[in-house]
This record gives sequence, C-alpha cells and structure tokens, in this order.
Amino acid sequence: AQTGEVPIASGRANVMLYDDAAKKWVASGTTQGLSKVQIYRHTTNNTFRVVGRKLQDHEVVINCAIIRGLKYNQATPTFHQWRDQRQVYGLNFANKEDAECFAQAMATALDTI
Ligand SMILES: CC(=O)N[C@@H](Cc1ccccc1Cl)C(=O)N1CCC[C@]12C=C[C@@H]1CC[C@@H](C(=O)N[C@@H]3C(=O)N4[C@@H](C=C[C@H]3C)CC[C@H]4C(=O)O)N1C2=O
Repeated sequence: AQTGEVPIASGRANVMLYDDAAKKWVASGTTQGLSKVQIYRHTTNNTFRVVGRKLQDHEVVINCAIIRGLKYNQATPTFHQWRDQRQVYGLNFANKEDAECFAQAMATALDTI
C-alpha cells in the first residue's frame, strides 16, 4: 500500500488475464500460483484499486483502478471477472469465502465512487 491507502478486502486467488487473440485465460505474472489480492481505498481522494501479489515472491500480478461503472461479474462462486479498456481480469479464488468477501468490498467501492 502507498501512504494513505488502506486495504478493505484481502483474499487468495489465481490472477488471470484473458488473451483475446488466443481466446484463452493466461496466468498473470511469470509463474502460476496463488496471489494475495487486495482492494485498497485511498483515504484522501476515496479512490480504489485492486492490487495482487504472488504469495511466493510478491511479484505484482494485478494493479488496476476500480472505475465508476465497472461491471463485476461473479461468473461462478469462485471465479469473478471484470474488464477495462485494455484487459479482462479474472480472479480464481481459493475458496468461496474469499470470493464473497472480495465481491462485497468491490460492491462497496463501486457504490462509493
Ligand atoms: C460481455 C462480456 O464481456 N462477457 C465476459 C464476462 C463478463 C460479463 C459481464 C461483465 C464483465 C465480464 Cl468480463 C465474457 O464472457 N468473457 C470475458 C473474457 C472471457 C469471456 C468470454 C468467453 C469465455 C467463454 C467461457 C467464459 C469463461 O471464461 N468462463 C470461465 C473459464 O472458462 N475459466 C475460468 C473459470 C471459470 C469459467 C466461468 C478459469 C479459466 C477458465 C477455465 O475454466 O479453464 N468466457 C468468458 O468469461
């Protein structure tokens, strides 16, 4: 977290990006594996972003702003996805509880911005 940012959710997930050309999901980052994915709230300007770091080596595998109007799709109880202009992001959560907690915080963020 940068100064002035607080985490409002944290969960474990495989972070994936959709390769539009190949029409398939690819693991984000250099290796497969679980990441700790958090939603940070910036305390002064009330903005939010999703940051994920590999559990193993802390490689940042996702760092994207949560923008107004973002459509967060809970495709399954443990696979959630959303898109921005460039990418489609997928979070394959380690369990339902992490997924639910993350989705709740995402909804809060989307209600706030
Ligand atoms: C209008 C719109 O944008 N719609 C988007 C979805 C969307 C809707 C609304 C708002 C935002 C967004 Cl993002 C769309 O449909 N998208 C976004 C890119 C990909 C996809 C398009 C086609 C494929 C077909 C199969 C399906 C898929 O990926 N299912 C998963 C799956 O195949 N996997 C993942 C897990 C489970 C499954 C659920 C883990 C790895 C792999 C696997 O199981 O091995 N698809 C999509 O979701």
